[in-house]
Amino acid sequence: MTDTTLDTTMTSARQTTLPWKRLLLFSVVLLALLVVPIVIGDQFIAHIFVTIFIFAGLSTAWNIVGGFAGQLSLGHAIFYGIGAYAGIILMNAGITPWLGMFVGAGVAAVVAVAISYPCFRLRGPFFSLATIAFLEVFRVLALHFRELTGGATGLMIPLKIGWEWMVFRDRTPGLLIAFGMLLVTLAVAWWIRSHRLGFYLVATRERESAAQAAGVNTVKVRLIAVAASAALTAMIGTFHAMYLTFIDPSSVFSLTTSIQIAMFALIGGLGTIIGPLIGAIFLVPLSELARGWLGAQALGLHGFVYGAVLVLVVLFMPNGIVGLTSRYLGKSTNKRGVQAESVAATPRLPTKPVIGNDLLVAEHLDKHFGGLHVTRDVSLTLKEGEILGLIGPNGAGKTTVFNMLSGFLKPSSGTVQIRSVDGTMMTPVTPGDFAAVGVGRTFQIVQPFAAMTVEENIMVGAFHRHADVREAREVARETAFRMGLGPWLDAEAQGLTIGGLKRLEVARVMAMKPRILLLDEVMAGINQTDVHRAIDLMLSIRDTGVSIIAIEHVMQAVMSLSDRVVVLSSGQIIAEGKPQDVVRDRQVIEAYLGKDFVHAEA
Ligand SMILES: Nc1ncnc2c1ncn2[C@@H]1O[C@H](COP(=O)(O)OP(=O)(O)OP(=O)(O)O)[C@@H](O)[C@H]1O
Repeated sequence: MTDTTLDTTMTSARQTTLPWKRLLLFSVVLLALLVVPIVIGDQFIAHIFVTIFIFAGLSTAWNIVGGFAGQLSLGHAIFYGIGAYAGIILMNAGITPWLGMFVGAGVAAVVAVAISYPCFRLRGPFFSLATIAFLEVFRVLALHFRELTGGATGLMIPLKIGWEWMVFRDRTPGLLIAFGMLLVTLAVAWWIRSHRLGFYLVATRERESAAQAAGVNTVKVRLIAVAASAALTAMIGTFHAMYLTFIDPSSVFSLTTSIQIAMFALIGGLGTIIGPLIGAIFLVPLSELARGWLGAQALGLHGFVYGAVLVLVVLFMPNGIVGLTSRYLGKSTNKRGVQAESVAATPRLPTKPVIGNDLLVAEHLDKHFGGLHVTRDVSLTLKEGEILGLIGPNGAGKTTVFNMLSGFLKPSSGTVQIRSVDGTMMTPVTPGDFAAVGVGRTFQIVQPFAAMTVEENIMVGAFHRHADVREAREVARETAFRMGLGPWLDAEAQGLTIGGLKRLEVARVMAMKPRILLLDEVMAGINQTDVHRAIDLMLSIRDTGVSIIAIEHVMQAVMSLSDRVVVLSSGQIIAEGKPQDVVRDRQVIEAYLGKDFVHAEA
């Protein structure tokens, strides 16, 4: 067995055994959470456990948007409120809450998509503020539509007891329902995180543009996440209303509830499956006990103690309880300063592919940024089987051209056409359209998904052609070994050196199996030996039928790689041709070295 196969086998073994052990432990903890209150049989203890299950469920649902997708919503009480009102309003109309909860879930999902779509354009605190504003709108609406919601007086559930109405005298059935809802929410969150959607959400959170370049429709995946999260939140909201027996606008559409939901995930471990549950197990009893013990001592003292504990946790456990325990148990896979292996020497095919038809045709590309005219009338073509070098001094407009060739910038005028597999010329618009017709790109400033492992980073690219996780993992591993990243499959991307990160960029895009590869200075910052190997790698990629446009400052690479070179200067093409002709061109020398040098030479 070679070292490489050994390493792959060991990694697979690690990945198949560890989750089962964790799953078993997790199941035991969950079962204990259900059994303990039933065995104790005390009403107050049962109430605390019901509250833990409800808030753990709400926080797990929130975490799909706030943790996986990184959209810190403080408006989740909207969906909780919709579920609560839907349950009671329909119950008053004689409809069981078991049905009402699905109606609430549907309404919440539609509302979530409608309000999130405009809000996703906002970043960081602006997004959170917008969600708070919507929450306030819903509170005011609930106060206004009195006939439906009871206005400020609120709504009381009708006195109907039994499983059909989700209302019980004893706490045990409520405990079972709340536990069941928590299990469903955990299962949905786990399913999302371990499938393509979850990878796409985390990639979108980490680097939206890199995710788009990998063919991810970042708006669509976040809308799916928010709809799922809102539906689950509403369903729990319905049950909670039945449990509390009374709701009013300020108690359900409440910022405090929204903050609490988010807080459990933040304290437990943002973006992890079990973090929100751990946060709720830790904080719900603390809050209830502080209220019980300290509430009578002095007004607001329990709130102060609760707040102080939160501040301490945030200060000393920035990655939550899950992050802290992983650190102490030494489970962190982050290997900082990881020096990736050299790119494996790549066997070349004996024959070079023949240069074929035009594959990419860009015509008259102009780009203005306000008054700045960055590119003027740039027209270029890339043929099948060709490597085209795009060179020019700093600030010439090369990256701007790349952005237009991959949908990241819309040209002020001019067109970009790509020949599809069936031979028709397509005019893609968005980065997703370009990825769909087979254009893959890297970025000059590397854009790794920092919190993901090397393997997961490459899997995001592989998902473009393989929706199945196992297939995508296989493609990612194969690509990683080819790029010399095999030993670091489990390392977090943020631990790689600059050379490793550059390779990771190429590996991610290669896993997409592109037909056209746009490489933006992939050799910058790597050593001489690796430059040779990278040149070989690119030639071998080209030999497999991928056409390449490479922006490069390393002239040795430009000369030995390129079939043709296009030279940009001040946004215009000043020369085009074979590399050896272009480097002798007087205009090109002048653009790089200045008029004085050319005159002195003459
Ligand atoms: N979004 C933007 N807004 C305003 N100006 C921009 C923007 N993007 C690029 N520019 C300007 O356009 C010009 C060309 O930039 P570009 O990055 O395309 O050049 P480049 O040839 O890739 O340079 P380098 O080799 O240094 O990467 C620069 O003057 C840059 O400041």
